[in-house]
Formats: sequence, structure tokens, C-alpha cells
Amino acid sequence: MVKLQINDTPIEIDYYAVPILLTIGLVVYYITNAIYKLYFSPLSRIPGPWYSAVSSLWLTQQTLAGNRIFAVHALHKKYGPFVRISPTEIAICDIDVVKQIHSTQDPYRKSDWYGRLTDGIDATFAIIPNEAHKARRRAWGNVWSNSYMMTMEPVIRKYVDMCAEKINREVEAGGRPDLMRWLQFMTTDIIAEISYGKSFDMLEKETVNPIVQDLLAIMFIGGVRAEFPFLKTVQKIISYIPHPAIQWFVNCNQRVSDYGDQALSALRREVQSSKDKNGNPRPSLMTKLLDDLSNSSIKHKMNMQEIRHEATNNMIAGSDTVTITGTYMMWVIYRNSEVREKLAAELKDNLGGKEITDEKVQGLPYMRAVIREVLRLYSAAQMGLPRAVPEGGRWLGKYWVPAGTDVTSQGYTLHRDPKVFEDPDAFKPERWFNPTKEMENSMMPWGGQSRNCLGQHLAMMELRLFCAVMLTCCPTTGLADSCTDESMDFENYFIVKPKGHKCELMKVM
Ligand code: HEM
Repeated sequence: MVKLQINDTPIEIDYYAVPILLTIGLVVYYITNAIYKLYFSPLSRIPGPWYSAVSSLWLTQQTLAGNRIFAVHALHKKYGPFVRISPTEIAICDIDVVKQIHSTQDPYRKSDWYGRLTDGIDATFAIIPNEAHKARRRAWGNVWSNSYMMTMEPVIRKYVDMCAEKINREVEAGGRPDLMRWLQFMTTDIIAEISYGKSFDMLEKETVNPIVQDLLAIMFIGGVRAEFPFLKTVQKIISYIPHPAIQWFVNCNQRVSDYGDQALSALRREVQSSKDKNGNPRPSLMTKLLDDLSNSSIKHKMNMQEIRHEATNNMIAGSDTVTITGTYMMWVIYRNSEVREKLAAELKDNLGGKEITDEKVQGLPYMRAVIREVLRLYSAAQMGLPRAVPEGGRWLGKYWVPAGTDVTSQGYTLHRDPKVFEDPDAFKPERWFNPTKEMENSMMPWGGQSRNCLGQHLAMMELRLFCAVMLTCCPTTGLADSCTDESMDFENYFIVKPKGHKCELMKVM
């Protein structure tokens, strides 16, 4: 018995009554809450399974199983272009509404999910408030334009050639090089050299650099924290445990930032002191930003810490994305002999043994069509890109959606809409010779307009040059038998990647 006194009235409560009353209270709370979400909340008119209106547990389970975009895709097939996928989240694949969400006129800010994913990295990708993001993009100036990117072609070409050479050597020696691993080395070396000013020499040393291991750990921790917000507190508590493995994880951010400070200070000195014969400093993604540091007349510029965050983010945004898309690109070319032959013939007819340059490769119509089709079906980034509905709420199609609701739209579904793309699952580059307006409109491999990918010209140059060099210089290379449809099926942890985590090649001719 528990004895209490309320207003001089003694009350005796049975020990068992306390947990029973608490349980009844909780059950009543959850049932009323569920009834509200199902029938009375402003989102209750949006179609979807009952369980997703009541709880987001099923979505978390799908996310953890690497299945999220396929589960959401299946719901779109069943319920249509608007689906309620959690009590506070809607998935939309109506392209006009998707354009509205990502428009530059009334941009919806990125959802808080990004803050958890990238906690501690204050870079363009991660900035949530629209105004701060706009200012940061202005500070970049024309750095990411196609024309500026061409000044970095020699660097990109150097690593593309080295990568193709290493693969070819292994293939000719009867080995089974893993295309994905080599591409990881290539893309990381490229983005490190043009962001930090020096490469990690992963292709040269044929091994993963410790800073890259730190970056992988940062991405892993961010991915887990994004799904389970409470882990941020757990992370803080755990950081006091003096175990070496835990301390390694705890300090990975610090090691990356120390490395960034050192590398960028060296690059800044180089940018200030060494100019080419026209007086231009060495081109890199950071040259303009570092130059702006000492120019007081420039309004929109970054400070050294922001530049370091951008370099870290480049390493994360610019390596796996190109590695995975490039892996699928070569896989789909190798498994379609007709596509491979047409590409090889186009390269031969137009380059005819002359130097491969991006300018020449950019103009090849079949190559362009192949890469567009790769981006439609196999881009690494086909996920939902969550955004928050702005203050005041908005009409999205025929539904009124209150402020703060998360709205997501995934390329995976938009790119496979049978009303837009005939035979949507088939790889048909020819469809891009005469695309309809709807096809052009529905393509979102680089995200939505207001936050589209800064690195798209860089990524395209890497993909084009790698494809051209591999087909020209490694004519005997093809897929190993370990590379099956099952091993290349997608798994989805934010980006998509092959379930087998590799794509082995071998000599086939
Ligand atoms: C094939 C390769 C790539 C694909 C498919 C891709 C795709 C995307 C997508 C879909 C977004 C939008 C993300 C969102 O809204 O949440 C994005 C943003 C971004 N990407 Fe890429 N990306 C690729 C390569 C690169 C490269 C090489 C870089 C260079 C560092 C890069 C840097 C960025 C940045 C900085 C943003 C954020 C832009 C902003 O918020 O204003 N990406 N990318």
C-alpha cells in the first residue's frame, strides 16, 4: 500500500494500482492519438496504409533493412502519387508538385533530418535555412561551372588513366579487379586533389588512406544518428569511455578537421605564391575561396573554417556518388554487347586514335544518351530528399499540408513512371534521342532546382572520361561471373549501391 494525503484526506493506493493506472493511461493516450492521426489530423486525407499514419516504426525498419526507396515505391504503385509514409511525412511523385517543392521561388527548406546526418559539418549540402544556403552558394561563384571544371581536366584525366591502367594490368594478368574499389580510389584521389590541393594517392598506394577511413566513420555515425535522433545524447555519453576503439570513433571529426586545416593552409600559400604564365593561380575547387579570404571588397565569401567544412563535404559528396554511378555505368555497358559495340564504334569514328579530351567526348550523341539512361536507372542518388513545408502550410495538389510536414520525392519512382517512360525498367539509351517534355521534366538525378547538385559537371566529366578511356584502352575487359544480377541489385542506405558491395571484372576476349 502507498499512503498519500491530498487536502488532509488520507488516500491508500494498492502497490499494483500504480503500474496498472499508468499502463491504462498510456494505452488510452496511444489509442486516442492513433485515432486522431488516422481520422482527424490534416494529413488523414492522404492515402496510405493505416500503420504508416499511426507510427513511423515500419519506415525505420525498412530503412534499417536497406529497403526504404523500394518500400515507398511499392506504396506509390498501390496508393498513387501522394502517400502518407509516416505520421508526419508524405511521399510525392506528382512531378508538378515535386517541382513546386524544389522551386527556387518558394524553396522548401531541407528537413531537420539533414541536420542530424551532417551534424558538425557546416557545408552547402547541410545548410538548412534558405537564406544562409543562398549566401553560401553565392560565395562559390562560378567554381562549379562546366567551363571552370574544364580547367581541372588534366587532374581528372591523370587519375582516370591511372585507374584504367591498373584495372587493365590486373585483367591481363588473369586477375579479377573490383571495379568499385578502383573507382573509389580514383574518385577519392580526384576530389582530394581539387579540394585539399593534394591527393591521398590511393590509386598509387592501392590502399585506403586513414583520413578516408575517418570520413567513412563520420558518414556511418551520421547515417545512424539521422534515423535515431536520441543517439546524439548516447554519443555524447559514450565519448567519455576511455576505450581505444571508442576514442578512435570520437576523434575522427577532429582528425579530419586537423588534416583539412593543414592541407588548406598549404594550398592557400600555393595559391598566393605560384601563378601560371597568364598570372592565374593553380586551379582547384578552393582557389577562388582562398583568394577571396584576403579581398575585403568581396561581399559573399567564406571564412577558413567554412572552407574546411566545404572540403570535408566535397570528400563525402563527391566520392561514393561517382564511384557507384560509374560502377553501374560500366556494368550496364559490359552486359549489353550492342550498347558496348555502338559506344566503341562512336569513339573510334570520332576520335580515331587521337587524344581523348572531354570536349570531344561531350559531343558524342550516343555516349550522352547512354549516360542519361544510366542516371535515370542507376544513379547513386535516387532517394527521397526530404523537405519541410514552409510557414503557413501549402496546397500540394488537392491536399492541404500543414507547415513543418516532411515531404519527400524520390528519383527512383519519378524515373520509373510508366506514364512518362515507356517500358520504364528497360535500359534503352535511344529513348533520349527524342525525349518528350515529360521525360525531361521528370529527370531528377541531380536533385531539385533549389538545391541541385553542385558537383554535377565534375561528376559528368569523370563518368564520360572513364567510360571513353575504359572502352578505348581496355578492350578485353568484361564482367566476371561473380558479378550477377543479384549481387548488383540495389541496397539503399541513403544512396543506393550494389548488394554485393563489389563488381569484379575479368578478361573476356
Ligand atoms: C553521379 C554523381 C552524383 C550524383 C548522382 C549526385 C546527386 C546529388 C543530389 C541528388 C543532390 C541533392 C541532394 C539533396 O537535395 O538532398 C546533390 C547535392 C549536392 N552534391 Fe551531388 N551528386 C553527384 C556527385 C557530386 C560530386 C562529384 C560533388 C562534388 C563535391 C557533389 C556535391 C554536391 C553538393 C555540394 C550538393 C549540395 C548542393 C546544395 O545543397 O546546394 N555531388 N547531389
